[in-house]
Amino acid sequence: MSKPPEHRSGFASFVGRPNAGKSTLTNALVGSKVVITSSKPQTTRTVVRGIVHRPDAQLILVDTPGLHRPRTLLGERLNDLVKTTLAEVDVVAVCFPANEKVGPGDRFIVSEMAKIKRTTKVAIATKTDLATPEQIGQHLLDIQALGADLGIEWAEIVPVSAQAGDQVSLLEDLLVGLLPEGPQLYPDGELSDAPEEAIVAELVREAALEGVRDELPHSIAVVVDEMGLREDRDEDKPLLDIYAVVYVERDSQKGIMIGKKGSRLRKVGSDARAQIEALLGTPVYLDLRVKVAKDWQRDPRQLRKLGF
Ligand SMILES: Nc1nc2c(ncn2[C@@H]2O[C@H](COP(=O)(O)OP(=O)(O)OP(=O)(O)O)[C@@H](O)[C@H]2O)c(=O)[nH]1
Repeated sequence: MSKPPEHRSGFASFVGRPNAGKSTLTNALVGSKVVITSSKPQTTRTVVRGIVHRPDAQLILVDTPGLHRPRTLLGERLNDLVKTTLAEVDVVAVCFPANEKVGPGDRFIVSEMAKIKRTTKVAIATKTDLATPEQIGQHLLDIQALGADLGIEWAEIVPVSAQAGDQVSLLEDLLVGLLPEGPQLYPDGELSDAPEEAIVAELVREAALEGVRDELPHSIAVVVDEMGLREDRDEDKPLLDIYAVVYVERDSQKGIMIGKKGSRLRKVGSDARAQIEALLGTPVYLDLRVKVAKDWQRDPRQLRKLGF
């Protein structure tokens, strides 16, 4: 009797400084917009998992917030969350954008990685479409040197472009190869085990961040209070009711968020609604309010309320 083909399963996590391309890479691998990307740093706040299903493997991607030097209580919470996550996954992949030099931010992250002994470490040179072959070559050498300097031996160093789709499937094969043998951990077709409400909250947050000044992103949190299909509707005409609150820290920010005669909030609402409808495939009624939760980043009680 022949041995059944081996099946691998496990968890991988992308880390790297803000804007390194972690979310985009997760999306490229998973093939659906479950993780939120934005051109502004540090928008990835919740741990959202995307799942790559293959006949021979199941790769579960745990997306973590950018590891950074904490300045607030929220920062510390995030770093704790990141470290706990990283000690539990099978593979950590550190992303180094190829269009930027390896710098102090990368050094900090790699030195933190070096403390997590058990986990296999992979280095990824991201955004290779933005660099010349010479720059990429030098970048790979710099990554190698940084690892050697801080006592990390990279299991692989892989250049990819999530945007151009270059080397994404090679990366997938390499990550799968580093997973332990194991059974399928999630049912087929499940893209993410993040509750839909968390994904919806992230989509609203993404819309709310669009075009606001730099200091605001850290001060926005979104909570979905209620979400459910409206009753008494024909089965072929469903409507999903969503009641969500955008929390800001100060009255002045509330004003910015709402805009002149509510114009900005209306735009945020319609942008978010379009995204949610595209993702869930159901028409949506979105009720959006803005509330002030004073200094929520520094207040443990508020942080708990907002799900951190
Ligand atoms: N040209 C190019 N741009 C990319 C690529 N990957 C990501 N980007 C862009 O880089 C920016 C940041 O990408 P994200 O995927 O949000 O980065 P992130 O590391 O998840 O960022 P944080 O959530 O802030 O930690 C976005 O504007 C992306 O469109 C790539 O392969 N090529």
